[in-house]
Amino acid sequence: MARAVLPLPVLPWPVLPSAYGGVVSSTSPQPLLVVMGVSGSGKSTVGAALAAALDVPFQDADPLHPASNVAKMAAGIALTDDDRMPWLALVGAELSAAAASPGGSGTGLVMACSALKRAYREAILAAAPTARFIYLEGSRELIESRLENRHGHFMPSSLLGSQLATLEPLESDEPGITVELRAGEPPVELVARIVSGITAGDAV
Ligand SMILES: Nc1ncnc2c1ncn2[C@@H]1O[C@H](COP(=O)(O)OP(=O)(O)OP(=O)(O)O)[C@@H](O)[C@H]1O
Ligand SMILES: O=C(O)[C@H](O)[C@@H](O)[C@H](O)[C@H](O)CO
Repeated sequence: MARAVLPLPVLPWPVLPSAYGGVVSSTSPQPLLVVMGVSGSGKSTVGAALAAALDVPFQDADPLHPASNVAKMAAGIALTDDDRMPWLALVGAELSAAAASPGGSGTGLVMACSALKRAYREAILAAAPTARFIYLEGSRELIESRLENRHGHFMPSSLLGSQLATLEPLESDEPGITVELRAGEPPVELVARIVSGITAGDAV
């Protein structure tokens, strides 16, 4: 599988790792990151922890879905491009509003958003050109086991197959990094790897 390698200049803000949990971004612009991957890859869990580590706001893209999309997914029906595009426009608008670029508030943002296809990521980048992707890549077995142990979420594990079929992994010419999920690795350690991957500008 292609692994995306982030060229050093792409994430311009210097991140100074101190004690874990105290990663500080020393200068603007603030990071604008999209944690992406299939359902169950850990976007919400890891995204929230990453945002805390980088001291920027976190937003989950799920509440931006219209009720009709949530109803479809809850019924075990996969979304189509037409279902996702208006939602991706909202995701892009939120990122744009948090960007340091003209018109943005400059707060930075970590957004958890599946962004399964390259065209979806391009739609996000059209709205927020400085956004960068953190792709959580894991085996079907690992993600399936996490979904089966997750309770109280509208997304059924039965949709994992269509999520994987739809997924176009982040490619090397896209802005961001690929992070391999490891069974048994606590989120805090995964976040530390992501921070060091961002700093090193490499796949982790
Ligand atoms: N590193 C980890 N180790 C163990 N469990 C994890 C890890 N990361 C996430 N999980 C668990 O895996 C499940 C899926 O994680 P999460 O809900 O964050 O995924 P998601 O990609 O946001 O899914 P969705 O797109 O369906 O909302 C959750 O039960 C979460 O607690
Ligand atoms: O693109 C999609 O199919 C959706 O974004 C899904 O990924 C869900 O939103 C998510 O899995 C539920 O949390």
